[in-house]
Amino acid sequence: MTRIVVAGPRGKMGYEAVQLCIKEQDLTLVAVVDSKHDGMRLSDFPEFSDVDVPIYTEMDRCFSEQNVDVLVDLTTPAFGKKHMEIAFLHGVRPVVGTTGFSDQDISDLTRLAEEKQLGAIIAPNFAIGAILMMKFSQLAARYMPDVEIIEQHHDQKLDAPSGTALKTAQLIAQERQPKHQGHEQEVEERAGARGADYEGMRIHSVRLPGRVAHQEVLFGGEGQTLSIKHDSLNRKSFMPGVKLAIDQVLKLETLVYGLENLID
Ligand SMILES: NC(=O)C1=CN([C@@H]2O[C@H](COP(=O)(O)OP(=O)(O)OC[C@H]3O[C@@H](n4cnc5c(N)ncnc54)[C@H](O)[C@@H]3O)[C@@H](O)[C@H]2O)C=CC1
Ligand SMILES: O=C(O)C1=N[C@H](C(=O)O)C[C@H](O)C1
Repeated sequence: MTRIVVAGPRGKMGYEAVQLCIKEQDLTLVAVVDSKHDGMRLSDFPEFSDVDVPIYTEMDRCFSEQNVDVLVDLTTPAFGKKHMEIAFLHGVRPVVGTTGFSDQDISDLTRLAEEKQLGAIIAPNFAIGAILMMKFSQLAARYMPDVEIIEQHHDQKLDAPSGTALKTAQLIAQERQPKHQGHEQEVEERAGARGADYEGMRIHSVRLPGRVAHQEVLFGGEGQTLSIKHDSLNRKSFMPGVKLAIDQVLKLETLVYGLENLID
């Protein structure tokens, strides 16, 4: 039985993660960490009426008082790193879907995981289809190095570009040399018109009500184009990946950044 704490249980992803813990027979939810409601029970909220676990607002105290194997963090970019550091201090393995980590954050946390010899997973996207979209894009870039990424999300998202878009760009950059794209004398008549720059690749972020999580990777070559597209239509699409990460993190002694590293 793997003992889980979910941080961010009343959020869109956190809600699904709590349901996952109830559904899976080898997971047990022991507590949740929320931004408020310290001392209440999750079952005090109608949508969780059958989930009787304590709510903590201080992660440190939660881990001092409860026996926990894995932290599932689905909060906000401002807290992801801090929560992982607290988990490491208590010997708890973090599975983190929260986005907004910088390259420096990833290397700091990798060092910490190695010092503690604790497994940890940061997964910018838990959906298997999104992982495949990233892997296919990495392969395509070897042959078609002109590429632009268009990601679309709901308008409550805090970070841009998305964690998935940044991870995709990073994987593609492993396959191609930095390359200026577009005309050399191109002028942006409005700042941002050409999107964010990642080694010459352009990333465009759309934020609209009604969207969930979508990304298209566009490749262009002489007389041809290639589009690789993934859509998450609801947040249940992420949960098999969360379960995979929980199972795998127990076997790791280092930090893995991206679920593509855990599937063949
Ligand atoms: N890796 C993946 O596959 C996915 C990752 N995400 C990421 O997961 C995160 C959460 O996304 P959503 O659920 O859509 O956001 P949301 O805004 O619906 O939920 C975030 C929750 O975190 C809580 N929270 C904020 N600060 C906290 C703190 N210090 N301690 C505990 N809880 C805190 C908020 O009260 C809120 O309930 C975002 O960073 C998002 O980019 C979202 C979808 C998929
Ligand atoms: O905030 C979201 O919703 C999502 N965030 C992740 C990201 O930043 O890539 C994963 C998915 O796209 C949904």
